[in-house]
Amino acid sequence: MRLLLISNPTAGSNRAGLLQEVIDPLAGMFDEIVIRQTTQSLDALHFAEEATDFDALVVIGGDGTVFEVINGVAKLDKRPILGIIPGGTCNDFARTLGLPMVPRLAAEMIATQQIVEVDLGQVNDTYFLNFLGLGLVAEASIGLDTEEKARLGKMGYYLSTIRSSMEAEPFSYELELAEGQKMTGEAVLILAANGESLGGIGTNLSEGAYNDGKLDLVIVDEVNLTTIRDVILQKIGLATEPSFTHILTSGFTLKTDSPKVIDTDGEKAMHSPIEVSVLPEYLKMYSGRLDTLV
Ligand SMILES: Nc1ncnc2c1ncn2[C@@H]1O[C@H](COP(=O)(O)OP(=O)(O)OP(=O)(O)O)[C@@H](O)[C@H]1O
Repeated sequence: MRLLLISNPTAGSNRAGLLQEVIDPLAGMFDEIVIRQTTQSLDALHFAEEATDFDALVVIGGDGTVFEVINGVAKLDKRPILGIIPGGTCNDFARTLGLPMVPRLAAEMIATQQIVEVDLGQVNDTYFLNFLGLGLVAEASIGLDTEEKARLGKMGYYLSTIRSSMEAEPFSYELELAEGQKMTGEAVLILAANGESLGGIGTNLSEGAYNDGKLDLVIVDEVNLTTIRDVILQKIGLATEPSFTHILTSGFTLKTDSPKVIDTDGEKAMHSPIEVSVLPEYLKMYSGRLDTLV
């Protein structure tokens, strides 16, 4: 078995010595390990595009590096099995996969070779693993400067979300689901989630969301105390009829009154209108979830 290890040395919690710590557990499982360190943005994307001769690809980095890797790998006919060693601030998809947040322990888990099939989201010609969002989500991370992110970590996202919530401007949308339903209205946030964690916290959307062939589409028309109460009640399993709309869908087209920034896994490179679909069980990934252990 050949392993390509891609490491972003500038990601949040990456540090000297970490590479050696994670290689030790992986060395027992693979005959050959090739290490490639990123030196700039998009290196991970290009390394992943060239990974066709590898059986596995493990990425050490945060959600931004993982996003580049899945966009590189998605276009390959023969895709390596993917593993994530959490090296960022939120590490959302590593959480969905039940991987330990301690890099050495995540490497040990990957070395047990527990594999799950994972859906991949596609929007226009870009892929996303965790979520796609517009409105509040995109604005929350735009409102966060690098210094705040470094200093406050996850807390920075929450502060920024609160800041943006208070200024949330509703926008008009037209949605057409793959299942045929059409919806129009005003929203402050539209989110399509594949993973089960957002900004480092569990969303409590449908169980097994990452391989059900569907996205959890959430539409929030306004942020008020009722919405916040319902999010909390949902989280502790008490909400029945939340004040936001939650639909399972295998894809949709979305138009807005004016072009809105689209956030894919934390990266903002496109605007609405968009066409979104799900590639069911498209990627094989190393998992640490108890429900997938044999
Ligand atoms: N050597 C490098 N120098 C500067 N930037 C890099 C380098 N390698 C990768 N990058 C860029 O750094 C960005 C941020 O990396 P990443 O998201 O992995 O870490 P993070 O920001 O700490 O984590 P998170 O996204 O979970 O907050 C990536 O989008 C990538 O393009």
